[in-house]
This record gives sequence, structure tokens and C-alpha cells, in this order.
Amino acid sequence: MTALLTVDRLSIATQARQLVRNLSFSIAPGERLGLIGESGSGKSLTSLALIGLLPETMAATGSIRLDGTEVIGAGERQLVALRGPAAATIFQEPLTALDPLMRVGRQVGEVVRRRLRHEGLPSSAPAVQTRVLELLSRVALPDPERLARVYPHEMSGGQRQRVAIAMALAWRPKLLVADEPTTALDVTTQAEILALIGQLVREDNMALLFISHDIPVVAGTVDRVAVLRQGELVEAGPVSDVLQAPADPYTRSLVAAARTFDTALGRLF
Ligand SMILES: Nc1ncnc2c1ncn2[C@@H]1O[C@H](COP(=O)(O)OP(=O)(O)OP(=O)(O)O)[C@@H](O)[C@H]1O
Repeated sequence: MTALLTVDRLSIATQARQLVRNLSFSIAPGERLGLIGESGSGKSLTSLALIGLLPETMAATGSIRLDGTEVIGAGERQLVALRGPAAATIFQEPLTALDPLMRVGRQVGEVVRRRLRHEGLPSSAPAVQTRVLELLSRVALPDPERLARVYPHEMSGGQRQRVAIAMALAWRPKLLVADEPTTALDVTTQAEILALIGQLVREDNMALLFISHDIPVVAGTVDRVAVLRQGELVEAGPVSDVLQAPADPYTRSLVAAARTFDTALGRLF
């Protein structure tokens, strides 16, 4: 099957430092990959590079093919067309995606309208409103009609992340990029959001790139994992293989640390 995303020998550097080195991986349509690594290993920069959003002070070399388009060297128009329909991102902090001064329903509505136009479908106010309420229900927000009228600061962190997920879903993306989407949430809400992402990805048959520093967080949600250390890929494989028999010493240390933590909490993954 043709890959939806192929990253081939991606390197990212500033003038002073090499931040990602020779990274290669691919994701097939509907496949779920976890990108794991400690803080500063280059996970977020990689996810930004996929949609051409690296800071201007950085240069990327190698190749990133997303849904048939070469991202490295692409012009802004091509990139804008990819962002959303090809790949939509959920960030660690939902406020990154939300405008504090706009009611939640209108924000989701803006994306719905753009997506309907992109597909050449009618984007009348009632059509948009119906779709917004559907999306807010799909992310299991209670009383969508009321919540559509509130501002982001009037919601809990978990509710805000659900709205950010609804905005990403509104694009009907082929690839959902989730960059540490549960890190800023309490443990119970983390589990709920993880379950929601897993369910939505299955229902819509989206591909998933799930970025985390925490192996157990991604273990139940992805098929394969790729482990990054200091900007380099150290190991990749099916999630069960990597968890049961990590080949690289760094991966072994991540798995051991996660097991110690889970044992202390009385959980096993
Ligand atoms: N705008 C920037 N300018 C210079 N260096 C940066 C910039 N953004 C990130 N870096 C550096 O690039 C490296 C990789 O950062 P990145 O944010 O991709 O790591 P990460 O694995 O996502 O970590 P975290 O889990 O903490 O988000 C780090 O050493 C970081 O300090």
C-alpha cells in the first residue's frame, strides 16, 4: 500500500545545532504510530516539519512526502492546502488551538466552513451549525448546544482538549497528529482523552502519529512505535515487540522506568 506519510532521512538544524538527524519512518493510511522520546529529543520539531511549520531559524533537509506532496521546499499555498485535510494536529496545550475571545461553537464552525468549501459543499449557517453540534457530541461534550456558546476559559482543561479534537476532526484529516495531547491533564481526564482519540481514529479510519515521552500512554493506542533519542531514531517496531523485548539500551531504560512507575501505582501495562 502507498504510504500516507514517508519521512526519509529528515534532518533539522539551526545554524548552531543539529536537532534531528537522518530520521526515517512511514505511516500507511489508517496506521497508528507512536513517536516516543524524552524531552528535547526532537519529537515536536518533527511533527511541525511534517506540515511545514518549523521556525524560520531552522532548516530541514531530506524528504517528507505527505499525501503525495513533498513538504520540504513546498510553497505556502501547497502547505496551506495540506494542513487540515492531509494532517491535522492536536497540541499538548489546547489553548494553542483556541482563540480566547471567540465562542467555542464559532471556532469549530470556522473549520467546518473551510472544510465544506474545500470539498465544494454548501456551507450555509444552518449546515455549519448542525455539523458543529455533531462534532461536539462526537467528542462526548455534555450539552453541546450550551457549550457551543461559551468561551474557552469557561471550560475545564479536558473539555478544551475535546474542543481542540473536534476542530481537528472537522477537517476529516487522513492523518491525525497528537503531540502529547494528555500531558497537561489530570490522570482521569488523560485516560478519557486517550480512549476518545483511540475510538475516533478507529471509527474514521484515520492514520495517527501519537507523540509522547511516555510509553504506556501510547501502548494501547498505536500499532508501532519509533523511539527517538537526541534527534536520532534508536528503535522502531510493533508496540508489543518493543515493550516485551526492547533492543536498544535507551528503549530498555524507558520501558523499565515506566514499569517501575506502574508497579508503584499498582498498575501493569
Ligand atoms: N525555536 C527553537 N530554537 C532553537 N532550538 C529549539 C527550538 N525549539 C526547540 N529547540 C530545541 O530542539 C530540540 C528538540 O526540541 P523538541 O521540542 O522537538 O523536543 P521534544 O522531544 O518534543 O520535547 P518535549 O517533550 O519537551 O516537547 C531541543 O533541544 C530544543 O531545545
